[in-house]
Amino acid sequence: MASERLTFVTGNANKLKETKYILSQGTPIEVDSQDLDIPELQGTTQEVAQAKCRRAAELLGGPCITEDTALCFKAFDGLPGPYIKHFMKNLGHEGLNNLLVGFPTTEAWALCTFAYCSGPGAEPILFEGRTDGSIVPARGPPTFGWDAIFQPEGYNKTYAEMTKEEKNIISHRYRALVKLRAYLTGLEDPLNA
Ligand SMILES: O=P(O)(O)OP(=O)(O)OP(=O)(O)OC[C@H]1O[C@@H](n2cnc3c(O)ncnc32)[C@H](O)[C@@H]1O
Ligand SMILES: [Mg+2]
Repeated sequence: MASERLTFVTGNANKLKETKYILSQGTPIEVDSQDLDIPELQGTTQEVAQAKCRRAAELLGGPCITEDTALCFKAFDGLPGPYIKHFMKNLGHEGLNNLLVGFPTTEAWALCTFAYCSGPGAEPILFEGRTDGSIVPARGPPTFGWDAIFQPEGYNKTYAEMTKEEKNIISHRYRALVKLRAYLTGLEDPLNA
C-alpha cells in the first residue's frame, strides 16, 4: 500500500514523537505536523476534541488530525479531565498528588481522543483510548507532562519510568491510535475522500 500523509495539528512535541513512533510500526501513514494554536472550548472531552479538530481543518483548509489528552481522577468523577494542562501547569506533580489527600481513592484514567476531519465543514470522527491507573508521588524523569505521577494498573512503574517501547504499547495514546489506524487503513483513499 502506498504511504499516506497526514497532518497532525499540535503544539506538543512529545505527543508528536509518540504518535509518529506508534504509527511507524507497520503502518503506511506518515505524519507531518503543524503547530497551530487552536482555542480549546470547555465541555466534555468529546466536545473539546470535536471543536478543536473542526477549527484546525478550517485553518488548514484540508484534512487533519488533532488529539486531546485528559487525566481523570476517580475521586473527582473524571475531573480535571480535559483541563489537566492548566492543573499541571499551576500545581505541578506534588500539587496534583496533594489534591487527592483525604479522598478515598487515587485511582485515575488517562484518556486520549484523536479526531480526524476530512476537511473544512466536515464532521470530525473521534477515536478514544483509555488506560487505567493511579496517581502516585513522582518517579522517573519529568520529561512529559504528568507521566511521572501516573502508574498504569498492573505495573510497578510510572509512565515516566517506562521505556518508550513499554509506554507506547499500553498507553491511552496507543489505544486511540490503533482505532484511528484501523479507520484510515480501512478506507480506500481516506485522505483525499
Ligand atoms: O497542541 P495540543 O495537541 O493541544 O497539545 P497540548 O500540550 O495543549 O495538549 P492538551 O491540550 O491535550 O493537554 C493535555 C495535557 O496533558 C499532557 N499530556 C498529554 N499526553 C500526555 C502523556 O502521554 N503523558 C503525560 N502528559 C501528557 C500535556 O503535556 C498537556 O499538559
Ligand atoms: Mg492543547
